[in-house]
Amino acid sequence: MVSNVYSKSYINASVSQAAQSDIILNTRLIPALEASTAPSQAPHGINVHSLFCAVAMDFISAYCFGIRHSTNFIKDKSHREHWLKLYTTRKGYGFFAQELPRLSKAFERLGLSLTPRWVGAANRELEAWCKELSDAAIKGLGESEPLLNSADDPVVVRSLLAGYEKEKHMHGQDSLIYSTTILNPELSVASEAFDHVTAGQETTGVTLTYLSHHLSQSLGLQKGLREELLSLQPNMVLRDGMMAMPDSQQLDRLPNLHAMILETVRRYAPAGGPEPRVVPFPSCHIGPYEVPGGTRISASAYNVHRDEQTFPNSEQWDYTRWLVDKEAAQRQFWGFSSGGRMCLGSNFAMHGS
Ligand code: HEM
Repeated sequence: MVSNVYSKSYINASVSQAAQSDIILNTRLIPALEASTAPSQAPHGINVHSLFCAVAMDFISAYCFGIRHSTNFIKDKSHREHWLKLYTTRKGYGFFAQELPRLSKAFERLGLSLTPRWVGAANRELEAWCKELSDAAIKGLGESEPLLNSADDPVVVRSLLAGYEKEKHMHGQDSLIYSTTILNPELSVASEAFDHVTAGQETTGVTLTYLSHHLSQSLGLQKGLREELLSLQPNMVLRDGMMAMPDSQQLDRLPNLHAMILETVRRYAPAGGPEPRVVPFPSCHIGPYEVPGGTRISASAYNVHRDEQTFPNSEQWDYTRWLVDKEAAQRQFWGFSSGGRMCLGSNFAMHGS
């Protein structure tokens, strides 16, 4: 229903996405990076992991809700840190809700919880936060005033609502999503958007952190990447502290930049698995094995990316492996998974990175 707005062609052509990037990069990230070089920052520098998670969240939430109703985690550090704390509190406690949902619900009905109470409290606070942003975006769309700025367009929310309307019109009460989504559009939009912001912020933040670590270790890498970026028209040189937004299609074609991001996702696999799937009936073949239908199987991108035959010296971060003879590597690259459950935001992640 929403995959269209995450396609590469849509993102590259989106005026709203370009306007949002302009605001986020020019009025938030560049000033934050410049401020980090001030003598008062020495010797601590900045926590780039936290900053890059903020960058990812600002980009994704702006695309979902429009810039007006999105986060400003780059600047609002205390809100960002509070959010990240809630997010990390839940880590390691997903087992019961994900693997034994019925048992978890049964315990809930008895007033008991299989996970610590603070995990539930963090989930409720994060969900309420996302519902608030989502409701504000929906309300804004309902107002008759034209958008002040294309950056205010809540691209994902608008697309979801249009999809629900289309489904209602086509199938009415016979729709499979009638009793859930169509009767509760606001809650459904918030729930879907919650998936996007939580799935995208840490994965993208981790990728940018490792990538900047490798760049920080090598002046040669920085020089090569800089030369490539300077070949863009318009290029990304700062003029009076601002840069012109590069052409998305040209950016997409830069070989070194592309290779460095792919290699970072390969080497560190920010969503490393396991990625469970259920074998369809009656059975399927995986390599030499026939696996019966209904069996739950899983694989991990982290391990798939360590196949020495396809990725020699797999522990080594070497972006040049994506510049030559890359066909086998591309076939085995699984950083965004594959099939029906593959990453919805893979193009957005590549573009944002
Ligand atoms: C470098 C960054 C990213 C990486 C490595 C990554 C990786 C992945 C992987 C491996 C999955 C599949 C999980 C599974 O099969 O169980 C996934 C799912 C997903 N990703 Fe990403 N992701 C990234 C960024 C993003 C961004 C920026 C967004 C949103 C804008 C996003 C939205 C989603 C969603 C909604 C799903 C769930 C899809 C579904 O289950 O139908 N991801 N991601």
